[in-house]
Amino acid sequence: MTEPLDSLDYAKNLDKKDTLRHFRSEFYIPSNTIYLDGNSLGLLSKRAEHSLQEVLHSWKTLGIDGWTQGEHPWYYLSETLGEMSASLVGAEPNEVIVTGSTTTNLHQILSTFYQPEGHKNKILADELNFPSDIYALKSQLQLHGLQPETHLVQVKSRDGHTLHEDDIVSAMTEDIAFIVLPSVLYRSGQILDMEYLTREAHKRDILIAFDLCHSIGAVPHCLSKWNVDFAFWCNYKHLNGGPGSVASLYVNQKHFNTSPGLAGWFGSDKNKQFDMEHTMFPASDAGAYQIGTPHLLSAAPLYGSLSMFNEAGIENIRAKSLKMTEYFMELIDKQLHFYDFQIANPQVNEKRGAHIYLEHPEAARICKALKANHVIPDFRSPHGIRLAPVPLYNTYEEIWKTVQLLKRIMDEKLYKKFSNKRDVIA
Ligand SMILES: Cc1ncc(COP(=O)(O)O)c(C=O)c1O
Ligand SMILES: Nc1c(O)cccc1C(=O)C[C@H](N)C(=O)O
Repeated sequence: MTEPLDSLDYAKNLDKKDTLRHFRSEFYIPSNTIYLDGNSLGLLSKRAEHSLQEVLHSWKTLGIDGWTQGEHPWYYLSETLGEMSASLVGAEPNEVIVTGSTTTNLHQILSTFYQPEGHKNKILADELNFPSDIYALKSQLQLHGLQPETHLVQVKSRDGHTLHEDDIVSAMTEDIAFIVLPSVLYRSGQILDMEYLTREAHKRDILIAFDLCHSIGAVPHCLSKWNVDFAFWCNYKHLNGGPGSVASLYVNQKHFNTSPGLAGWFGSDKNKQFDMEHTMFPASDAGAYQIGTPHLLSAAPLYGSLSMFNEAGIENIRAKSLKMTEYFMELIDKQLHFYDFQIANPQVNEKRGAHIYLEHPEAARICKALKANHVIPDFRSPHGIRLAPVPLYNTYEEIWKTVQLLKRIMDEKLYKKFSNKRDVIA
């Protein structure tokens, strides 16, 4: 390419060469908008809309027989969606089940597999994880009669943005029974080395679970190969399953046949469930950790969405994502260096997740100015702007336009029209 990197033609050329570009037309993009918030809530695709309509159609035309008939028989949908997700996490098809929410799945994992014994009774986490996970960990400790102040160990960040894997390993002391960590940090987007952390945890006889909310559908995983014990994630961000979409749970097959800590009839062996006995016969795979009737209308969009991911290929998605975030950072370096922005996400490919995290003292109102000009980021306290270019529906041209807008917001001080405080939903 002969055009300078910060020219519009350069961006257009990148789009022309993009082999995933045809997927954009499958999405509903809010009109006149550059949507860079797919890491909070992904956009609706036509395929997701269609699979939701198919499930509604079964209800409309089949009533209760929709459980076993129609396009997506409801009785098996959670398992089918789990199988369709397996390649995204590198798991066996029966190790993944679509069920619950991120937070309830973490509760299920802990209720089932966190078994404090003697002095080996603490949980290890970190101080940068999303609050919901930490709330769940504290409440689980309390259910065991343990104090979060003494029994939840949170690894500290050296710089406020990232974690050192070696600090985490140093915190894997003899009294740790269970570890819960994010795969990708929700603010800085740092990827943790899940394989290394799992190996080190197992050397010390500690079970380990990862929250994949910010890596699922954006970064490939090899959970089985890495021997990860458990993982859980939401499907409403990169996987575009819709607001409140049903979440997912991975249980390594070596842990199958452990009685669910939170039991309910949908965790039953499917052939026994309708025997209506008061003794439960749990499924012999990840399905055992379901609880009640699946929220089918909140699971159905995933069917269409996952079909796109499987068609596009997670390796291709990751390659484009890396290219997009790299281009974003190059433009920021070139065009915004006067304005006190700090790129706070890791810059090397192996450590960089799927979004850019820009810090600025005026971040809250810069976000508001972006939104007023039809670019959708999100703000994370205290000073962060998250910008997520999504491979299946964003373009390089949109990245270029966003950086031009940021430059204009700073040059013309447009952010000063707004207060530097977050909105109710940031
Ligand atoms: C890392 C992480 N964990 C958990 C959650 C929330 O969990 P839930 O889907 O149960 O609301 C989020 C986002 O909402 C998240 O980013
Ligand atoms: N899904 C969200 C939404 O619909 C609105 C606002 C926020 C969210 C989020 O998921 C927040 C997210 N977990 C985060 O990474 O900060």
